[in-house]
Amino acid sequence: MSTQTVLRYNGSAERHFPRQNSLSEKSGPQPLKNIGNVADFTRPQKNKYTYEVVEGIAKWLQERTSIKPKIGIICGTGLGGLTDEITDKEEFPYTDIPLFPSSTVAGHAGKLVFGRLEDKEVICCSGRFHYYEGYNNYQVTLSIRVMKILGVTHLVMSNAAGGLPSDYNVGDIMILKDHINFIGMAGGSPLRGPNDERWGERFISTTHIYNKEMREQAKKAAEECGLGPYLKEGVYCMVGGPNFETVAECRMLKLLGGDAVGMSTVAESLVAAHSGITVFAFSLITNMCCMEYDDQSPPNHEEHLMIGKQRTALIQAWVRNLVGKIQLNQA
Ligand SMILES: O=P(O)(O)O[C@@H]1C[C@H](O)[C@@H](CO)O1
Ligand SMILES: Nc1nc2[nH]cnc2c(=O)[nH]1
Repeated sequence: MSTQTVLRYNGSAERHFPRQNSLSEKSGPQPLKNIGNVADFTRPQKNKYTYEVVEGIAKWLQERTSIKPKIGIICGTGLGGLTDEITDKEEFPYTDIPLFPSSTVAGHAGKLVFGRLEDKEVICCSGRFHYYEGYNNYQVTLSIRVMKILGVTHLVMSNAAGGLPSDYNVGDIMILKDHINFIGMAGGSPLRGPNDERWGERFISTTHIYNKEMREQAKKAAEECGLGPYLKEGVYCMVGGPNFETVAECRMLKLLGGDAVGMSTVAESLVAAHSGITVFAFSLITNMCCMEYDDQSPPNHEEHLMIGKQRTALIQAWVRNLVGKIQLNQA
């Protein structure tokens, strides 16, 4: 008989999140009559995925691959081709992985790839999940927590973004030095809800969320790969999307200190940092934001995919070089 993990969601929230106070208890909140079996509104919302559920997904994967990744990579627009460079590949379409969301965005392949890059064991998300697709932040960041349980210590992420300062050009690469999390600041943090200490502590500092050592290694790698002239470092603004920004919004983001604006990455960074993963992220500047009303080149997704394709070889060489430089702790 197979010993492989069978992981199914039985549809019952009670199973994963047992109630502490039954509605039928005499003391405490009294039930409303005739409204059926509803959620317990007296308790805060719990994480959609418990630690045990994430462990189950990780175990399901571990039973099917011999790779033990220490480095996680999330391919946004422009980095999808990196999976071609991975050797000893074992691939899992998201649709095959229990409880995994599926990719709905053009240019996001929708598979987990295990293998070797620069002789290091890696796990690569070819395609990510975005808030604007309708996923909540727990779904958006599920892959990060799976990576954590699989043993990942370093994360490399990419995204497509619109450039805000006038000295940025389409095709530039911006290393994230910091971010402004518009969804998070308005209450939509992926760390919202009861905190399971097995992931990390309740209140985390984000002062150094994007690791300085990795940023320096990336700059060195960029010089070695010929990417130096296109390299910038700046502040990424995370907005909900899927619409691109109005002129007034672009002006506001620039005024607030933003250098690029996009629709991803920050939730993943926060969840990774929460659990002690070292984070590095960069943006491919696929368009310049429209700062004037007579601007005749508004952003569009097809153009972003095209810019991604044009830069793909250079970015892949750079990320490979960076992965080669990462110093892994020998556990
Ligand atoms: O996953 P990323 O951040 O690269 O995707 C960005 C945001 C939208 O999905 C799309 C806009 O063109 O690219
Ligand atoms: N929000 C946002 N996301 C992007 N992704 C690529 N370009 C852009 C942009 O201009 N704005």
